[in-house]
Amino acid sequence: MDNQEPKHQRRIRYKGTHPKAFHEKYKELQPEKYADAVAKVIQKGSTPAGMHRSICVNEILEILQITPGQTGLDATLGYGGHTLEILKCLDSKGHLYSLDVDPIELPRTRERLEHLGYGPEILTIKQMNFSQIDQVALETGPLNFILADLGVSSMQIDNPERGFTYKSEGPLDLRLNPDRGISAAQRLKTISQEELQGMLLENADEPYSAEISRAIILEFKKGNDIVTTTKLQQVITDALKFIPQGDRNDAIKKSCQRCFQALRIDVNNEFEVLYDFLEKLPATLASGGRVAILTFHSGEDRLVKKSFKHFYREGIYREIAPEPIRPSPSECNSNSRARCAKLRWAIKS
Ligand SMILES: C[S@@+](CC[C@H](N)C(=O)[O-])C[C@H]1O[C@@H](n2cnc3c(N)ncnc32)[C@H](O)[C@@H]1O
Repeated sequence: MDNQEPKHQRRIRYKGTHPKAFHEKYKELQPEKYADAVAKVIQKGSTPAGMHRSICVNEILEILQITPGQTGLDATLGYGGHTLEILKCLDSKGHLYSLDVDPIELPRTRERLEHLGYGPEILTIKQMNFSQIDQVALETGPLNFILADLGVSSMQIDNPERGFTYKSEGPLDLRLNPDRGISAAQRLKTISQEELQGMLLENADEPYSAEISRAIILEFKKGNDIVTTTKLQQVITDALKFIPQGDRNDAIKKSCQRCFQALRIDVNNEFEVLYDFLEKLPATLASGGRVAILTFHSGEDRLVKKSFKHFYREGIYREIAPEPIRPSPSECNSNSRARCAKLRWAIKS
């Protein structure tokens, strides 16, 4: 008889059906491999993880009236959706320059576009802030068209490591370029209650700016840090406990969205860079050149509207959008991120 105990076998580590890491989580992150999964997600009105669905594509192309041989700029490359449509209009003639500040997504988009056959002979991609459009224009010469699709891409929002959303645990960063400036967590550490309240009001019209800024500063006074997205969400949730129960959850969700937006605008100096861009725009456009700008909140839209009106009155723009164009109801239904978009345009004299 063999008395020997069976040799202990090490259990094979089982990953489980619920992958933990973002990159393991969604089939959509490999769109080539899981085309059906991607199509299903889009059909449900959502954006597949790791992708961005471009907004108002037809409306933008109608405004820009791109013809082969022209030179233009996509100031916000993102996933490259608009860039790709513009390249199709150029039909291998002319040149497109595309910018983005994001050092993480930009190489991925460049590779994707190169795979589709758009290399440096037709497309120049630069990691640059669009506030430096005057420097880009030194290389491009007068531009026939310019597009800016402001804000963040779905890939940036969906990646918890970037900290753009309270919906998933991650570092409270919110920088479009994490190599520059300070994170939202560092910013909160040094800000006064008064300044924070002003930031929440100015950048996001937050109705509970007083309560939330008081709660955040109190948290630091207690010796606690706020370095993750979920910790900030918790502080906001606790600060709004006084709201009657029936309305509370919805109010908390909206305040979280607005507070994250306010912080993002602040750490990326979004109003300042947009102002610089708008000021430098006319000088970079050729005569008859067209610009289209897609905004996602009232603060951005106000700046664009004011600048277009100002240069129109000065005779620098010969025509501007009388009213902002909104995405069609069917686009809003199929892509919830389109709902708050406003599109304005101008044509240089
Ligand atoms: C809404 S996404 C653009 C999506 C793109 N139009 C598409 O179709 O895929 C906005 C992009 O602009 C970039 N961005 C935001 N502010 C910028 C700035 N000041 N300079 C350059 N890029 C900026 C963001 O990093 C993000 O990738």
